Amino acid sequence: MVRYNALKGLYDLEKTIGCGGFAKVKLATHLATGEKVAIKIMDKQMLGEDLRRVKLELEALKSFSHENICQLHQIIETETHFFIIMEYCSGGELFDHIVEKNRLTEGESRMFFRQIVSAVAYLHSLGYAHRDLKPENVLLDKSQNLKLIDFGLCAKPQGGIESPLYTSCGSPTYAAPELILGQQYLGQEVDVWAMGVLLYALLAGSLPFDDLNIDNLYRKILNGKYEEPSFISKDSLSLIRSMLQVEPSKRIKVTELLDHHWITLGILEPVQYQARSSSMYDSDCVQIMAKFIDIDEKMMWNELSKWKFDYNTATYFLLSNKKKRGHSLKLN
Ligand SMILES: CN(C)C[C@H]1CC[C@H](N2C(=O)N(C)Cc3cnc4ccc(-c5cc(Cl)c(O)c(Cl)c5)nc4c32)CC1
Repeated sequence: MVRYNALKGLYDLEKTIGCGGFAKVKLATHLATGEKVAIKIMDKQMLGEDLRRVKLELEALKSFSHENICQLHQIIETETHFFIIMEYCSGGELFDHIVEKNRLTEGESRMFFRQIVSAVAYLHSLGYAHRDLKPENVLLDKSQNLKLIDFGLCAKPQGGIESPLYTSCGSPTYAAPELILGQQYLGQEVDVWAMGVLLYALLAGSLPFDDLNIDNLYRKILNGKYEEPSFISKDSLSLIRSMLQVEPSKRIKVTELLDHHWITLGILEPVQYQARSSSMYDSDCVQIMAKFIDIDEKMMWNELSKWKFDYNTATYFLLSNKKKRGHSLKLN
């Protein structure tokens, strides 16, 4: 097991839980609380021009605070490595969950899809587009809450979310027609298309556009025709159709999804997408942390409210998670 000095005394590294391109993601334990975290480790030498993408993702992650977006806890940068410490999602990938159950019922799909709409609406409200939405980038935590991950491709166009983007990116299977054609496109319209593919995958247990031959796959996407299985309800099919519109301007807007009748069926509540109240002050956690290093609570909160994403930030997040789960609050 490679030992990293930067993590000594702070985190205990455990097994590798995945590899993504230029990064390795490992399970680890945050020593002060004993809570599990995921640490994305990147070797700077191997990054090359991807360094820009990493900086992008870090800036994005630092500004996100939402129930359905994987929470950043701490960033450690050394001469040779980046360590990105994040919330551990023990429920694995949504993709595996769908495969395991073959396909989900309309009710289950609605509960998951509402969380995706909430996360994407939140991203767009901050001027970001994800641009690589796919089941592999949607994880589950232990209580089946969805967590969006992998913001390496997310964009915050200078001119705001309405200004066109050019770089074609993301996986072809979920890529919108305008992306494939290399045309100018709006990040939020591309995200809506990918959400349509995601909703189809939840309800059908298969992909609307799939082909081993990339040219056939492109033709199918540009054609915008896909199979409508008989077991999917008319309501569901019409929502999917409104998202999988080849012409971007004809596609439903994320804001129209928030209170769409399929989304609110049986729930009657529109989707809320505001930032979570975690930036609220949790005095129990602050008191425990202050006592632990023998400073007063005000000093501690003064320090924490700078959101430095240092070990204190991680401890505060993990302690408040522990409290939310009703566990005893103590620091080691
Ligand atoms: C295929 N990808 C390019 C990488 C893959 C690496 C493992 C990861 N994972 C898994 O695949 N489990 C099955 C376990 C797991 C548990 N918790 C996680 C918490 C965070 C992340 C995460 C990973 C990356 Cl690359 C990020 O950018 C962010 Cl913001 C977050 N991945 C986690 C993760 C999923 C993605």
